[in-house]
Amino acid sequence: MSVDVKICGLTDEEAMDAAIEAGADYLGLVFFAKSPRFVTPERAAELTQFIEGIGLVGLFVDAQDAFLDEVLGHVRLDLLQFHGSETPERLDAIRREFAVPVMKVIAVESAADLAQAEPFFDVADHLLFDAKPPQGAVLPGGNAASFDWTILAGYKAPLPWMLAGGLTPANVAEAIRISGAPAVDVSSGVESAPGIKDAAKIAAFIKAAKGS
Ligand SMILES: O=C(O)c1ccccc1NCC(=O)[C@H](O)[C@H](O)COP(=O)(O)O
Repeated sequence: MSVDVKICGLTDEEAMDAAIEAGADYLGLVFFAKSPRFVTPERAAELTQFIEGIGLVGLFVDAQDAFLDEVLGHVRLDLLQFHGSETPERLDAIRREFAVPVMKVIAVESAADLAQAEPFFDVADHLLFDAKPPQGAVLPGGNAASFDWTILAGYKAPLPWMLAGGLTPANVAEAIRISGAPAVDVSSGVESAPGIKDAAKIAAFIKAAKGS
């Protein structure tokens, strides 16, 4: 079965086109002001105006309702990704209020961290397992940090899940083989510099992931 691919942190039309042309299943936009990949709601509206038939994912970190409302007033999002310290109660409230599917990010360092996912089984539509941010990191994700993929081998969840963290065109096939991930997410590994996506790396990543 083909693995789904999300390309996250897109900031320009060229990279959006490259991801679509290469067969991405999801395009991710970062709505976190401290990120080098941040896009304003207005810019997100421009970037997505002609996009159809591909999942648009908005990434948020402990966002307030007013900001979610502002973003959703500008851009149609198919999935809201939460990369902060959102509780299951908060996710449930967001899903009810905005009626858009939600994905909770679980930060993983050891096998014990998988238990953090369980309280979200009933309130999230997707899970994303990402590496814990390195000490002193400014961002809670998008750090090119990976974790031991064997932790996820044989993992069963009652909802769809993705693997992220330090994936690259060179390691994604191995990461899928070891973890059994049905979907993968990448940002840094397809960039030439933070926030600058590289079309050739995007194509190579998607080819490697889908050919695995
Ligand atoms: O990308 C960011 O700048 C970012 C900021 C705040 C929270 C999360 C962020 N990125 C998350 C991702 O792009 C992915 O979901 C994932 O962490 C993979 O990142 P990477 O290791 O860079 O491939």
